[in-house]
Amino acid sequence: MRSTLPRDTTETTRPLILLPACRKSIDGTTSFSVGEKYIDAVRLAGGQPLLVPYATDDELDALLGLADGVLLTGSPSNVHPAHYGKSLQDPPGALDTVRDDWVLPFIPRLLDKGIPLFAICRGLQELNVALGGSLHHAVHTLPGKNDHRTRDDLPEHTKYGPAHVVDIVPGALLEQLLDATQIEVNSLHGQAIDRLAPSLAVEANAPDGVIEAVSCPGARGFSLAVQWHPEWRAHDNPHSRKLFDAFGQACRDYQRTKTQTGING
Ligand SMILES: N[C@@H](CCC(=O)NCCCC(=O)O)C(=O)O
Repeated sequence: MRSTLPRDTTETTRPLILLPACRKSIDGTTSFSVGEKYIDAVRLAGGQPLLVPYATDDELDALLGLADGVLLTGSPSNVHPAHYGKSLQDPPGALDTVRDDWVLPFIPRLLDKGIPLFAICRGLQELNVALGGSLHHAVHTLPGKNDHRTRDDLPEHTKYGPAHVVDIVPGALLEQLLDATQIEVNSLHGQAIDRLAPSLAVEANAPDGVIEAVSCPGARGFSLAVQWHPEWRAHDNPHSRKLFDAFGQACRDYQRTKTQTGING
């Protein structure tokens, strides 16, 4: 559902929130795209979305100077296992090595600057790999683990509907944001965190032990990553609204600090 933007001309400039795009073939043409639900959720958070197709190493500084926040979206593509010391499995699944190659080095740099980060699904997996962790290639094949995937042939409202609960770690950031210790979430992922990156903290787990949310307590700014999809109809989900409200406020705070102290780049 498109959010309607206030047209108040006195509105202050919205914080600029970068969304790295996915490289995929659309009608036979190689394209870079971001799902509309992520863009709508950034607007719901009060941000100005800025889609980034990809960036070369020498462009990262300029992007870091522009960003008041970064949203790492989900994607059907998997992070290439070479980034965490594993080999491609059979079947390898979809890959997006262009996104891997610039987002993985971008993540530690944006965290170092204190730029707020909200990561979703593949975005959580990128965060874990970027900071030295690893992934399970196919969680549903592991003993004692459930199948966290969904079926592509299902209607969208079913695919993104409630799939399982997550237990929230008492006292962690997520519990403070949601004031809840257990919530229902959707689930559209075949991979999951295996080795947790040393600088990440678990925020929530699924009943089968799969890590469903993490944060980076040592980061200077807001950092939260979730394996589920809060951007799906975020406007109608009170838990999702709290997450995007918190992310949006962190981005406004960063924007104001950047303006006041002249931080740029
Ligand atoms: N490929 C990874 C990540 C899965 C993921 O991000 N799913 C969402 C795709 C569609 C959307 O953006 O809503 C895995 O399988 O674990």
